[in-house]
Amino acid sequence: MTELILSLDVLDRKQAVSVAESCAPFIDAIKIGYPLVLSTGLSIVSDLADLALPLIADFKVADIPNTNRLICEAVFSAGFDAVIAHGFVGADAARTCVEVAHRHSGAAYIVAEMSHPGATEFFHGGVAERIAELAVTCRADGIIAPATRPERIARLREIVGSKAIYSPGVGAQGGDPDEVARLVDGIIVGRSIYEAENPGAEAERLSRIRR
Ligand SMILES: O=C1C[C@H](C(=O)O)N([C@@H]2O[C@H](COP(=O)(O)O)[C@@H](O)[C@H]2O)C(=O)N1
Repeated sequence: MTELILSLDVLDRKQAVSVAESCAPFIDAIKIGYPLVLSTGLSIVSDLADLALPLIADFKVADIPNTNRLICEAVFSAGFDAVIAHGFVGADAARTCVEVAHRHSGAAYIVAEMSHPGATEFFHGGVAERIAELAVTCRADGIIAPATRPERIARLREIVGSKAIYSPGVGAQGGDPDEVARLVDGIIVGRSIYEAENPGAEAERLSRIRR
């Protein structure tokens, strides 16, 4: 079953809780990034705890190993279940995120290729493939790959095999959920849900798109 991950990129605590509560029956996890955390602080984790949904810290961790370690320790101590880190920083730094995640019985996902137009400037030409290979050697739990480029997902799947592929870029960025859902383990959806007139209804509609 293709998971549906809500990307809760709102700036208001009450709105975040309201959207999350309305979507909860239809989603498999919530991804929380800098927009919400910088607005509410890490206490948003406690605000969402009653939903009993996995919380993914999308902090694009991309520093030296020791700093990555400190960030990931704070992430899992705050109650997150998973972290998203960059792989372009090299195996030592990426592996640190994986090791901390696994020490906390959590997961670490490595960004192999991004979904926005500018990503082609640096993630193509074999770079994303190298990052996907790095994710495998670092024992990451999966990768992030662009819903805006299904052909790239297929190529990265050849490298990561059965590891999870979670894919952002559906809806607002132009990715087609029907096309992508059969290629990946989960689609990550933000604006199409939280900007909808009825976020819960949109989440329910998207949840019916399962491979
Ligand atoms: O390549 C990537 C990496 C990154 C991620 O998921 O790691 N995201 C995030 O996924 C969400 C898509 O939101 P919306 O476009 O549905 O509103 C946002 O939180 C983005 O920051 C991407 O969009 N593309």
